[in-house]
Amino acid sequence: MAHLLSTTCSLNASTSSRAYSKPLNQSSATFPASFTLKTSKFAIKWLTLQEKRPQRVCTVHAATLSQEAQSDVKSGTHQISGDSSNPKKVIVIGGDGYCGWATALHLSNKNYEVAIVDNLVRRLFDHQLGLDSLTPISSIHNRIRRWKSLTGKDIGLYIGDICDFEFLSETLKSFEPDAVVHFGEQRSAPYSMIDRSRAVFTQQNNVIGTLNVLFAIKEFGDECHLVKLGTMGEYGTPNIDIEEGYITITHNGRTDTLPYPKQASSFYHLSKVHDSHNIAFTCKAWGIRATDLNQGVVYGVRTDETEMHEELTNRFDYDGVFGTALNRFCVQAAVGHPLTVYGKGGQTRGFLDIRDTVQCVELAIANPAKPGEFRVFNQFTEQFSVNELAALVTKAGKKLGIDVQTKSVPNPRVEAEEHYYNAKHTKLVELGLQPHLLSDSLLDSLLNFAIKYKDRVDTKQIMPSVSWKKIGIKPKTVAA
Ligand SMILES: O=c1ccn([C@@H]2O[C@H](COP(=O)(O)OP(=O)(O)O[C@H]3O[C@H](CS(=O)(=O)O)[C@@H](O)[C@H](O)[C@H]3O)[C@@H](O)[C@H]2O)c(=O)[nH]1
Repeated sequence: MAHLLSTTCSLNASTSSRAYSKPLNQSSATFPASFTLKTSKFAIKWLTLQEKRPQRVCTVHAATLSQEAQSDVKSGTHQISGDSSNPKKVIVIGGDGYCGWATALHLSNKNYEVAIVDNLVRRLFDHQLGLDSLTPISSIHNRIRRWKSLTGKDIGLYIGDICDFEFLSETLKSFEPDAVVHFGEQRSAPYSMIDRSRAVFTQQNNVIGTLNVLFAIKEFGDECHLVKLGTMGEYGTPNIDIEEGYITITHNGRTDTLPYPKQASSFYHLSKVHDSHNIAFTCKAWGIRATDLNQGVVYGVRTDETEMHEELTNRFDYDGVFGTALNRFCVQAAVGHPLTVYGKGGQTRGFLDIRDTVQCVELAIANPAKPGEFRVFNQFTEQFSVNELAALVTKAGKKLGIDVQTKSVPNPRVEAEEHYYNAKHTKLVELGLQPHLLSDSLLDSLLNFAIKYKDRVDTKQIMPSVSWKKIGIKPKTVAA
């Protein structure tokens, strides 16, 4: 646990107060105690991007485009697809993150009217933990301006914290979405297991944020469809087949269809379980329409939209806190680091390409749940064990002339390392999902992508640094 977290944040009161039009002391989320953020936890709320505007939240408009960007629009240099006959308005909460950014662009490309809601805290975690994306990423403002310049399409931007109900409700009232896609949660299992304050932050941020979304939909958009990112990790690794959300059980001669048992194995995964219960209850009690997308482990980085310009490039995490298995293995292979298989490596999970994440979300929006319905889709396309992934990356490396080694690392997590795993995943296919399976060519291109950026890799961030068993109450800090 040597290298976690500095105690002072670079975003301090003096730099933030100039840019923000409202004092920031009302938010209800509690940031980990060890982060001394004097303004408030999320000092980025109520950001005024341009000339003074009366609204509390702000949208990036064409008026903010650079001359170069304006001329791109006029010359129409980029063609895009999409059906504009029935534009729907969609809010993407967490639209600056890995899955959220790709999804926001994809929906915009498909002629949905999109607004991103984000507090930019994911970027702050990197600053605090001394981490960085493999890929250089532009600010959210430049990302959106570039998108406008390439496609002529606006993406609205609301900077703020959904744990602040006033901010969230103003946003919903102003944008009036037909659907809310909710990626806006702390999504790393290791992050949630660093120390008590990160565990509390993760659950408070995720559970209260989702609860606020549910209340906001009830009050200001009761027709609005909630598309919520859950996780396959809610189910754990039971010794029976995993169904999609529900299981029919006969017990003492009586039969019922019940929520599938949940056995999450980190405070992060548990936060999603708590969300699922809250959503299920509000669908019943208030008639909310919701889809829980129990997503597996995502890999890849490019989508049709992020490829259009380097300023649209997505983030790519490879560190031991935010990096996920296959993406990490590709970066490890690229820099000649042995692949870090935790324990016996029989851990099996559902995986999907990020191009399928965006497709699945679009399918869920295009085919909304009915009022009062709580749908659960298992969102992955293939199952692999960690050992199988390591073997695939080793083979792909060989083709590129790289000698890839694998090293069994003592497992920092508490999880089954050999187990039965068979999870259903038919509902999204029935809606029309056309999966991008993990072919040799995709692995080659992912590996080549990692090689392209390998000079940016900080090899000190590769080994896991968070132990499930050693989590304690003291805030973890990192030496400079
Ligand atoms: O270097 C590594 C990294 C991971 N693993 C193993 O690979 C499996 C998956 O770990 P991961 O870090 O790729 O993914 P996880 O922590 O489960 O979380 C990720 O995948 C989840 C889907 S799922 O795994 O719950 O299906 C999402 O909910 C999370 O937001 C996302 O960060 C685990 O058994 C882990 O022990 C290794 O063996 N070596």
